[in-house]
Amino acid sequence: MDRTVDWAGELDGAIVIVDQCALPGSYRTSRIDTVDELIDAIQRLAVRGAPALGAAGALGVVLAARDADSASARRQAERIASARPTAVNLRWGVERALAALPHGAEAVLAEGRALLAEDERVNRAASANAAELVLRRCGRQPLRLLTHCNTGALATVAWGTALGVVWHLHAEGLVEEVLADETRPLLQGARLTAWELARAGVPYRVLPDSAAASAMAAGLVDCVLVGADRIAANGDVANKIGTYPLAISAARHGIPFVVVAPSSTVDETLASGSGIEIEQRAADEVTHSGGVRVTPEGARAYNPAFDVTPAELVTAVVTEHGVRSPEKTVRAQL
Ligand SMILES: CSC[C@H]1O[C@H](OP(=O)(O)O)[C@H](O)[C@@H]1O
Repeated sequence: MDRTVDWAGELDGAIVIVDQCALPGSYRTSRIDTVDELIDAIQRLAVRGAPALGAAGALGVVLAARDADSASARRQAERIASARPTAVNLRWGVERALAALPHGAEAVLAEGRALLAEDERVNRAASANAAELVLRRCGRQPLRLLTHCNTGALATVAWGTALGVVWHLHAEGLVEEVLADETRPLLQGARLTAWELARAGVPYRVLPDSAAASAMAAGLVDCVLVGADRIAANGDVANKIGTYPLAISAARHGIPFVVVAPSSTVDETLASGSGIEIEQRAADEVTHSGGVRVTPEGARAYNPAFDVTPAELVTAVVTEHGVRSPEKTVRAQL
């Protein structure tokens, strides 16, 4: 079964994305030629996922640098970097490409292409490191893994982070089942993770986010695997809303809670998670489902896109360099 899918690529300096709003119903690519089109795609989550945002940010600078003077390109680049505040990778990708701007548009394009090329290697390594840790920490095989949101090839340039662990373990026949949180309100798990798992031939079930704790209590979960959007220096983790309660439940049930991310997701400038800006999204993502109103007219909503899991609830943060700060990860000793 085909496992990885390119979220995007670069074609003659334009960006080609798989429109993730259309999945799983249709696999549709769209070409992005302007900064405004890219910002719209990022804010609609047509392109999404921290590492994918890093790549999109870098390629966005390619668009900004074409036919523009340096000052204009920098202003456009800042608009891209500010399109979504929580995932550190977006600004990291923009700044990495901007560093090449003094050397001209071709140099910016080369930097964007280099970032794309690195992404798969880095995420394959991070997820391989995490797979080793999961096998060490979980006494049972084959494994039953619980995931949240989408952290597969769609959320990166290729391969994936937490879902990349599933690809490694499935290839060895070590996955009994994946329980994929649907991940309300935008259903990245039900729509995108399920789509990737089906393509890869991995046995899975989708579950309501609110059923995850009961699945752990019923002994159906050996390990929780999640991605990250920003990891603070002390190991606090910002990730899709609903991650924090998963960590609480995992700690309650003595289940490993493993965060998988490239090192570009670590923000060493931030002492702790209290400083992470949490994106607040539109009420209609909660008051409507599939375009149909599910609340009374005039209902208001609280719709943070992310939450912060304190480091003491995290078994391990694993990057391409290995387990990050094992000495600081309290649960690593559990
Ligand atoms: C490896 S993707 C990291 C992260 O990004 C997702 O957020 P979104 O769908 O809003 O872009 C989710 O938090 C994933 O865990």
